[in-house]
Amino acid sequence: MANSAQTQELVYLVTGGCGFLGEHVVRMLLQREPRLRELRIFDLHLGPWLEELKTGPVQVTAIQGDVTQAHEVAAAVAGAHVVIHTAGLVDVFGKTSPETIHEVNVQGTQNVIEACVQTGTRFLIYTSSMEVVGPNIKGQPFYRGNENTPYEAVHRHPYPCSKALAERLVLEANGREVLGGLPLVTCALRPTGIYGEGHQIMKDFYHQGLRLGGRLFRAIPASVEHGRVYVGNVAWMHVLVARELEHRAALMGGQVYFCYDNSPYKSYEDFNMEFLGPCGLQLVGTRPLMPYWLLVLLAALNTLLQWLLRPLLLYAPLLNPYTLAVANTTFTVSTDKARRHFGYEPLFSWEESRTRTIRWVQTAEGSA
Ligand SMILES: NC(=O)C1=CN([C@@H]2O[C@H](COP(=O)(O)OP(=O)(O)OC[C@H]3O[C@@H](n4cnc5c(N)ncnc54)[C@H](O)[C@@H]3O)[C@@H](O)[C@H]2O)C=CC1
Ligand SMILES: CC(C)CCC[C@@H](C)[C@H]1CC[C@H]2[C@@H]3[C@H](O)CC4=CC(=O)CC[C@]4(C)[C@H]3CC[C@]12C
Repeated sequence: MANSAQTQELVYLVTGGCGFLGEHVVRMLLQREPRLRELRIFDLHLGPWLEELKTGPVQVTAIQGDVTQAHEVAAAVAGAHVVIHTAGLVDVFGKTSPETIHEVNVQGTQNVIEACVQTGTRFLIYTSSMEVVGPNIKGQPFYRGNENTPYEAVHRHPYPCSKALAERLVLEANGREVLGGLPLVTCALRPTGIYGEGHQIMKDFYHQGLRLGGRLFRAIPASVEHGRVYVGNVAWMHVLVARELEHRAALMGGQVYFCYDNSPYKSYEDFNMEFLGPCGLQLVGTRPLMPYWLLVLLAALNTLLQWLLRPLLLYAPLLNPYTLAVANTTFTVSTDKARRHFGYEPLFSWEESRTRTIRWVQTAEGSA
């Protein structure tokens, strides 16, 4: 909790503060930002857990709002020193229309930028994604790349398109004059696939495994590496950036940073088994049980079914051509840019991240 020896003067706003990552950012700020006076949490859906935070030394203000509504965003931003913008529509399954994804992720981000400019907030941190880089539509591997690795970042899917556009808006806004005459300082963090307590897809895989008698069936070759990062370390990186942005504005302003830690490089499924294995699940097969062409066919069939059923119901399975391409393309990062620029070291070791995640899957056992 905040150390009372330091002056508590700062007001932070976290958009999307009730989401999977947002909740970890909120809790991390309360634990590790001693200069915090007020923490505003802005989200479309407020979580009941916010209540327990309101008894601490920091004023916690919950704001139910929509980032697509410029006036709601401006009201929440006014008077904040730092904005951490994590709110977004994370939909790669076709649950929402491309227009809505664009509106929330791109227009919502534009609203946050304009609110900073109009109200005089100087520091903006944007949660971007590895997806702004790749995997691209050609399925080219990105093997242990860094922020400068050349890669043909070409997308068609609405989610990565929206994240790439929003990231560009944030980076281009760096240096804009805000109310009061000082420059806006922005930067973007690009997590790879986040895991940890609250990771809904992990829970879905767990329950699917339970339904299948404790087994999951390998679909992707073990040789395909997929980048993963623990949610606590992603949150920590946001907190550090927010803390350092003022003093290192010239170095950090307008920059992008991959979010990384010491999680091992593995395939998506083998990585999940690090947690699901100790919870009693088994991954069947050392090689994919189905030929890849059949998965491609099933994924295409799912797209067709989604389209046909749309007037009647929402059919949005995990497998579609896009998720298959992402899961089946090597994409891993190896970088130290965050350490060099603002002294980032992962707060949680791989062992601790793993233990915490396993404990969470086990306690989430009953909540199918
Ligand atoms: N989950 C992952 O593996 C990764 C996520 N990201 C990014 O991290 C951010 C957070 O993602 P998650 O926590 O996984 O997603 P999430 O869906 O758990 O959290 C997003 C939050 O944003 C809120 N939100 C959505 N639309 C809103 C609107 N119109 N107005 C206000 N709030 C709204 C939601 O209610 C939710 O609480 C997103 O920007 C996402 O693009 C980036 C890389 C990987
Ligand atoms: C057997 C199937 C083919 C396995 C399907 C797994 C997929 C649902 C997930 C595999 C990779 C995931 C994505 C990846 O971790 C990168 C992401 C970054 C983001 O910014 C948002 C989430 C995601 C797109 C993530 C979504 C689920 C997967 C596609």
